[in-house]
Amino acid sequence: MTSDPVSAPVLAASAVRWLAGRKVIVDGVTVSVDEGRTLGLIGPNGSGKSSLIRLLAGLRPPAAGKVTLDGKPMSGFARRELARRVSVVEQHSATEANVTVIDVVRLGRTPYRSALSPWTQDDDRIVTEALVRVGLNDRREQFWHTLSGGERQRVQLARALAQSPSVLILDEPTNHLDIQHQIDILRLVSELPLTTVVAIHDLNLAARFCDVIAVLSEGRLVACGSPTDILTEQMIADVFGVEAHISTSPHHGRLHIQFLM
Ligand SMILES: Nc1ncnc2c1ncn2[C@@H]1O[C@H](COP(=O)(O)OP(=O)(O)OP(=O)(O)O)[C@@H](O)[C@H]1O
Repeated sequence: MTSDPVSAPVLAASAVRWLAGRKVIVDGVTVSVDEGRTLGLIGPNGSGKSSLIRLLAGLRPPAAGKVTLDGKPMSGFARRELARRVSVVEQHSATEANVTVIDVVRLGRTPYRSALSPWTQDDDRIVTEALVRVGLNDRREQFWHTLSGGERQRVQLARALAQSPSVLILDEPTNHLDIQHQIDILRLVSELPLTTVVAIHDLNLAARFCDVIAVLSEGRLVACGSPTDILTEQMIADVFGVEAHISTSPHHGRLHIQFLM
C-alpha cells in the first residue's frame, strides 16, 4: 500500500514555555506553519505574541519544549545559517543614526558575506528588488532618522526580504502604516513564496491575509485553525471582551468583522 508522504511543517513550536523571572509568559504553546503558508498570531496586548515570535525566530531558547526548522531543532543551527533561512522584523528594530535607507537594506545581505567575499551585482539586484517591493526604491539615499514610522517599517521589511529567507517572521508589521500600505504590505507578504509568521492586531486583516490563525491569551494557545473556524463571535467575546458581528464579505469572500460598540 502506498501513501502520500507527510511533509513536516517548515517551522514548528512544540509545547514551548518561556518565563521572565518567575512569571510564565509563554505557556506550553504548540503551533506550526507549512511551507508557503502565512500563520497569523492574534491576542490581546500582553498575551505573549512578541515573546512567542522571539522563540519561533530562534532569538531566544525556550525554557521547555522545542522549536524546529525543517524538522531540525533550532538550537542546532549555526547563527549564520539561521540568518540565511529566517528573517525577523521585530516591533522596534533599532537602527543606528546617520545611515541611509539603502545602508539598512544592505544589512540583509550580511549572512551571505565574509571578509573574502566582496559585494556582488547579485547583492545589488536583491537589495534593489527588496526596495522596489516595499515601494521605497526612490528613497534609497534618504537618511533613516528622517523617515516616518511607516517608512521605517517598510525599510525593515525590505532589509528582511534582502536576507532572501525561506521563513519571514514579522511582529506587527502594519502598526504604523496607513490603510493602503497595510493592505499592500500584507498582500505582498501573503503572496511571497515564503513561510510567514505575523503577529497582527487587526482581525479583519488577519482574516483576509492569513491561512492559519493562532489565538493567544495570557501566554496560552486558546485556538488555532483557519480564519473561518477560529474567528467567531464567541472567541472574540471570550478573548478580547468585545461583542462582534461576523459576516462573509461579498467583495473579497473573506470574513468581515464588525465590532458592536
Ligand atoms: N523581558 C521581560 N521581562 C518581564 N516581563 C516581560 C518580558 N518580556 C515580556 N514580558 C511580559 O510578558 C507579557 C507578554 O508580552 P509580549 O510582548 O509577548 O505580549 P504581546 O502579546 O506581544 O503584547 P502587545 O500586543 O502589547 O505587543 C507582558 O505582560 C510583558 O510585560
